[in-house]
Parts: sequence; structure tokens; C-alpha cells
Amino acid sequence: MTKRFVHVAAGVIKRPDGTFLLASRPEGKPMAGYWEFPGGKIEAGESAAEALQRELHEELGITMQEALPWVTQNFDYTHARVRLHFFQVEQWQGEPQAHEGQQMAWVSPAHHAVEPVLPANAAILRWLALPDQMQVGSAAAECVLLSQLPQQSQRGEVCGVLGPQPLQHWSASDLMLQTVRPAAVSWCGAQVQSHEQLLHAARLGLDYVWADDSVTLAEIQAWCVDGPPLPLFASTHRFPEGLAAARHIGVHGLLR
Ligand SMILES: Nc1nc2c([nH]c(=O)n2[C@@H]2O[C@H](COP(=O)(O)OP(=O)(O)OP(=O)(O)O)[C@@H](O)[C@H]2O)c(=O)[nH]1
Ligand SMILES: [Mg+2]
Repeated sequence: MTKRFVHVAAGVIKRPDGTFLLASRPEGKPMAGYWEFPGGKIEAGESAAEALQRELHEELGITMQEALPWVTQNFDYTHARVRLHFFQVEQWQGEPQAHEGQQMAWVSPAHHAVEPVLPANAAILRWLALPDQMQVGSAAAECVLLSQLPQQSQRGEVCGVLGPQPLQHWSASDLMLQTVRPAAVSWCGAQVQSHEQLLHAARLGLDYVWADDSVTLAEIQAWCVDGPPLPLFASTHRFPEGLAAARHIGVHGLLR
């Protein structure tokens, strides 16, 4: 018999300097001592955002003011089969406090020096280093990544993570010829024009997809309804109102 999904809402609580909060799972819970994003199970009748609001209040004593939907991940543990709905939380009231005896740490995308983290979160931690604005060169292989963080030092840090490392960016047709993610590259993403291509990119374990100019706003919205399975970039001109409007519906960032 197939196990049913336990739906979970988890929050990447992010400060303006780009650091985010991890917490250790308290004694008595499955996988106690593992580090996770604060959050918990979605209860009957709750939306994922409502569950996150409740959990952040219970676990940390903070009042979430806005949650940006981001990505959704499935994972099979021996104790449960989970579907994790991740949000980015950048506005809240109160100072996070450990209400359940958990340890807490503010970490950065480049250095999250806490171990062990829940296995379902490995990709999530990598993806948090992705900038929210990218630019692709004319040749498919030469992909230039730009960060648009406000301060110079952070810009340097994020580019330092991505810049010198080998990056593979596939066209949509090349993507569909692939059966495995290449081992020798640190970052791997692809252009997509259909939901089928997006799912293929997720199966390969890629780091991002870019919904190119042929993808309509309605399609992007549909792909985001349940959270895309990996960070989704949209074309800049699909969102003339800017990045904030794109992030509001679950798009990770913009690409030009
Ligand atoms: N909160 C949270 N749970 C995660 C993450 N990653 C991940 O695999 N999980 C899994 O999702 C499930 C979340 O359940 P939980 O134990 O936090 O739920 P909860 O806060 O409602 O606790 P409770 O059931 O004791 O009241 C666990 O199976 C946990 O292993 C994550 O980053 N944050
Ligand atoms: Mg929890």
C-alpha cells in the first residue's frame, strides 16, 4: 500500500543580510537533533500559509506578516512520506525564541555550519544560494549569473558562490535528451517551455528552470499553484511590475 503524504509547511525565515534561521528538531520527535526550517504539519482545514503562521508562532513565538510561496519537495522517510511546502518569510514581528527546547542558528547560503540537516533539505540549502536575477549569454553554455542583493558585500558573496563554479544551462530541447545530471558541474539548470519539461528537470535534480518567453503568465501561475518542484525563473518582461510581483506567486527570480 502506498503511504499517503503528510503535508508540511516550512519557512525560510530570512533577514535582510541574507542569513536565514535553522532549528534543531527537539528531543522526542522523529529525527531529533537534525536541523530543519521551522514549521510543521498542515492540519485539516488549514492552507499551507495558515499552518506556517501557526507553527512559527508555536515554535518561535513570532508573528509572520507575509509568506512568499517558493518550492515544494516530496521525501520518503521511514517514519513518514512528506510533501514539504516551502515559503520565504522576510517580514515578521517579534524575535524568534526557542519555544520547544530546540537549538537555533542564523546561517548563510554559503556557510550553514550546522549538522546534520534533514536529508530532504539538502537541495533547499543549495537553492538558497541562487540569486534572484540571472542573465543568460547568447551561447547556451555561457551562462552569466547576476545577483541583485542590495549591498556590495552580499553581491560579492553570492557571485563568489556561483561565479567560479562550472555551470550547465541547457536549452529546452537539450534538456529532454538528458537522462542524468552531469557530475562535473556545480550548478545545472535549463530553459523550459512546458510543464512536462519542468517535471523532467526536477527528475534530473536540476537547480533551476527558466520559463522562457513562450510560456504565458497563466501557465506560470498554474505551475506555481502547488509550488514548483525546483526554483522557477521567469522572463523579466512577463513581470513588468518587477521581481516582487513574481515572487508573490512563487517565482524564484527573473531572467533576462
Ligand atoms: N518543519 C520541518 N519539517 C521538515 C523539514 N524537512 C523535512 O523533511 N521535514 C519533515 O516534515 C515533518 C514535519 O513534521 P514536524 O515534526 O515538524 O511537525 P510538527 O511541528 O507539526 O510537530 P508535531 O507533529 O510534533 O506537532 C517531519 O517528518 C520532518 O522530518 C523542514 O525543513 N522543516
Ligand atoms: Mg515542527
